[in-house]
Amino acid sequence: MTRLFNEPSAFADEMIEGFVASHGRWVRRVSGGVVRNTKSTPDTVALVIGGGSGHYPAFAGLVGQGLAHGAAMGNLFASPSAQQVYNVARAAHNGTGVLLGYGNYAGDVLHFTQAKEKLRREGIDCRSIAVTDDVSSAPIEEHTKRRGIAGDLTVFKVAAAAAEAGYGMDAVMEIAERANHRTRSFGVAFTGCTLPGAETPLFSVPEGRMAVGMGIHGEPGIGETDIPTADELAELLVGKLLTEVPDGIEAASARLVPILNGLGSVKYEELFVVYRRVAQLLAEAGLEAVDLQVGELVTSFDMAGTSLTLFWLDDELEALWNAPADAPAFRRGAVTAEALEETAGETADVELSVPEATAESQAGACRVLAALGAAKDVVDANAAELGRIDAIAGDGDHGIGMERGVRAAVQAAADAVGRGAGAATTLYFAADAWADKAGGTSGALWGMALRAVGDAVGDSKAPDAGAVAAGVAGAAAAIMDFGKAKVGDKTLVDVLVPFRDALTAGVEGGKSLADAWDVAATTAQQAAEDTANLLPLMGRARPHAEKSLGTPDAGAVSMALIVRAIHNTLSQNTTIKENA
Ligand SMILES: Nc1ncnc2c1ncn2[C@@H]1O[C@H](COP(=O)(O)OP(=O)(O)O)[C@@H](O)[C@H]1O
Ligand SMILES: O=C(COP(=O)(O)O)[C@@H](O)CO
Repeated sequence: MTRLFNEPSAFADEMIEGFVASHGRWVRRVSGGVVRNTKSTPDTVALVIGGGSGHYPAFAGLVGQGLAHGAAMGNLFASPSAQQVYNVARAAHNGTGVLLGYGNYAGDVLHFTQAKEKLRREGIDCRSIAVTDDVSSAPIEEHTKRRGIAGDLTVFKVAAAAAEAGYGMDAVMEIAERANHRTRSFGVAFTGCTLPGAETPLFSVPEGRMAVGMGIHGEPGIGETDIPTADELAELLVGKLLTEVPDGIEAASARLVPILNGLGSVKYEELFVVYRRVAQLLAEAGLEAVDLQVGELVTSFDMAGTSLTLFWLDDELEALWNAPADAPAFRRGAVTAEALEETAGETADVELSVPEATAESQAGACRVLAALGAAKDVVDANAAELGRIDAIAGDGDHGIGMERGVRAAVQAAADAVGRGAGAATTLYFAADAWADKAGGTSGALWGMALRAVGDAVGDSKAPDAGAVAAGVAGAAAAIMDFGKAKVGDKTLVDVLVPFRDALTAGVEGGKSLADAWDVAATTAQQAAEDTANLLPLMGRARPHAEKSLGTPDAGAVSMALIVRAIHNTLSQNTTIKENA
């Protein structure tokens, strides 16, 4: 239970404020997260890490000399937006490129990739590493689908040390990839975590039982057993990880860093009891534990759980792991850091410009605003239910994320309309605001969708049925190209594609936009319901496929609700006054 909070939706922002206030020796706040408040060695690669909040000390607690240069900090359990990552990377850039490091979650991948592309377009050498240490989240043959948990630390630590030692970007990248390949984790949990303001935990484990194969977002485990003794738990964790020795390692004589991580409410002394047996087992296997870590390194709010990570060393990785570092939550050796005097490089939010538009397109912009207003109302009314559906096999944040996104989109669109924007510009404002404020997978995808519709309708003509249908087709193409989901993967694509097809067919058959949309919205509704019969193949829900059978996909449901709500605005005569 998280007991201490004010307004739940303000929790992440207020947490960041308090963290910066209490750790000013190491970090300062920038738009999107934090960067070092100390002078970095000039002309070294900057490591920018990040992810959702709720995992302290990941990620901001790892910012400091010898470790990360900055951290992009998303909302609770939701990836930071591409804009946040971009802003932090710009502020952290130290002259020779930026390596972005994050756990392999759909939202993180989408947003960090978008930020990477934007930085590259600006001439910054930007690369990325998605950590994939959790052995329970996919079989070894599909290791690129695995998620990142406590192994984030080893990958970030050695990459940062390589950067500090003056390695070039290619060499830092190679170190990060090697460390990721040599890091494996496995976790368990006894109780779920409860997000601020929520009345029930994201999941529950029956009294006396233990969920096996836990992630760090309260995702349900992949198995369940009776709670073992501390020694038996150590045997389970070590036994599992010793079946997963990375290729190319002679396990009988290897050196490794073991990390016994507490996920929130399993405290240090319990962990020491477990570690006692972990140490014995590693020694019995002929392994040499080097610089072990027992403590809270990547958490999941108040979840009662623990994970074991084994980081299999070679000489170079060992030297980098042992290099000095001084971050709020990870210190070793002696580090001399000079305080930063100037704040050059910080990216302030800039006001977007509004290009000229025709009166027809301005009228279209009012329709866009009305449509977004209807989307906001329907999301607000269904947020709790969307969260409930998402919690069944995901992380329960879909309702909150959609609310944050659509509210920001309406505000940005109202601002654009008030400044005389055309339909495309209004959609662009809304797209950026949605992606930025929602974060998460759906934030990135909805931002893309609105932008594609904007591209099709332009700022010079009234958005007609053909342009809108082309925009929806563009949105589907962009989302599938970027997110790689296909029809049948149990995502919002399962609604978007039949919606697109029905809308296009209606418009090409001579129907008005409102009539064609009406039919397409009904198709979308049915398609969303039909996702209940599918097994998820993408996103957070994938490792819990069977749990999601019988429940529709949260993103598919919200999309169907929104397109139905928009229909009601299509035949109305809308003015700015009514909707702003
Ligand atoms: N690769 C993908 N392509 C399209 N949609 C996706 C993809 N991955 C996930 N989704 C959609 O995103 C929805 C979850 O959105 P959100 O709650 O923001 O996710 P998360 O918290 O997992 O980042 C899912 O229900 C699904 O419809
Ligand atoms: O949840 C996180 C990001 O992943 P999403 O896919 O946006 O849910 C985050 O907590 C880990 O970085």
